[in-house]
Amino acid sequence: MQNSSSTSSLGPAGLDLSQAFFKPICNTEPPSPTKRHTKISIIGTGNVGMAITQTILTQDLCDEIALVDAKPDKLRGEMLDLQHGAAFLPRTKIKASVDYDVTVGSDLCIVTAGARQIPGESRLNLMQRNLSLFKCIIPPLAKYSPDSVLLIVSNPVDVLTYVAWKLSGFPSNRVIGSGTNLDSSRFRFLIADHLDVNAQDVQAYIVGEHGDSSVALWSSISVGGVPLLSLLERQQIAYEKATLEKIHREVVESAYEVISLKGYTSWAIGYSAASLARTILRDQRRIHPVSVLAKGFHGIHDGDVFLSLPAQLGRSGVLG
Ligand SMILES: NC(=O)C1=CN([C@@H]2O[C@H](COP(=O)(O)OP(=O)(O)OC[C@H]3O[C@@H](n4cnc5c(N)ncnc54)[C@H](O)[C@@H]3O)[C@@H](O)[C@H]2O)C=CC1
Ligand SMILES: CC(=O)C(=O)O
Repeated sequence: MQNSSSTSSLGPAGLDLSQAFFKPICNTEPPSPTKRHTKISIIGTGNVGMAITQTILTQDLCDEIALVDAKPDKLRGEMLDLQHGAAFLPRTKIKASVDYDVTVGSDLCIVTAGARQIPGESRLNLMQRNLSLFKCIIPPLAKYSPDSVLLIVSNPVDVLTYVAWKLSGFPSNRVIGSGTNLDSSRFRFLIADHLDVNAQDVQAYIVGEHGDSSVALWSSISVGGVPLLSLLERQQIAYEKATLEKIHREVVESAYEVISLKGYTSWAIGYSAASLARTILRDQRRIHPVSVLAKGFHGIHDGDVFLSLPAQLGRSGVLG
């Protein structure tokens, strides 16, 4: 017997379409009316910007992505190439423009624009070139998305995160550098590879500068919850400490090696930045080693600097 609610499912030929294959039969919960539209803007559609965009798209982290670059043809080409994959992707709308109004209302702005190192060149050498670009990039981002979180990736990332903080006028909790999230991932991979375990079971942090003077927190290393150093000390495996130091040197040299081999680094920073986007937009409150304001730092230069420390992140950036 037909009940009243399924009467409207009868097709023109009297077929009961309520039984047809396209009727949703599971997971029928309607979308929550309070679910926010989430938008990420990515500035710079070079190797790094596109690796981040691609990872964000495949991980379904937002409803809309706005791309900005100074080269209109390259920008439109990248946008079209991604849009043509829409049938295989969850749902994200992709827009692109050389004008910053396309970024309006972003929740997260990721800045990857700028010069990159040539083989053997230090990140710090990029400072002057990228500082002048930031003066054109950060003010319009802050204007169009005054409530967003800024995630800086361009190098030298710690100094440019400080610059972005000053140029944006944002509170420091909403200005973050990708910092040593990438170095820590390299560290975890190399330790895992050495011990032949899964990198996800290795907890380890690199802090300080994303670059040549980074610091390995030896005491933070644990594998499957077992603190590695105390285990080595108990077993008096001194040579392992030398191995760990060698691993840290490899971390520092990683970018130089990849750049000398393929010209740039892209995939690992793509995963690294997407992991930060996920934590921030989904308010996951996870702890990442990222470049944050270290107020009143006492070092070679006393004062406010940005450097990487383990920080808890969520919807409002660095959680207090
Ligand atoms: N923090 C980290 O862990 C990492 C940082 N990087 C840094 O990311 C930056 C980008 O590297 P790649 O993508 O390999 O370089 P790339 O040369 O492939 O791309 C840079 C893009 O920036 C665009 N651009 C230049 N000026 C611009 C402006 N005023 N406005 C908008 N777009 C502009 C260029 O047109 C180009 O498409 C470099 O500074 C690099 O050192 C790279 C890897 C890891
Ligand atoms: C280029 C760079 O900063 C990196 O791959 O670590």
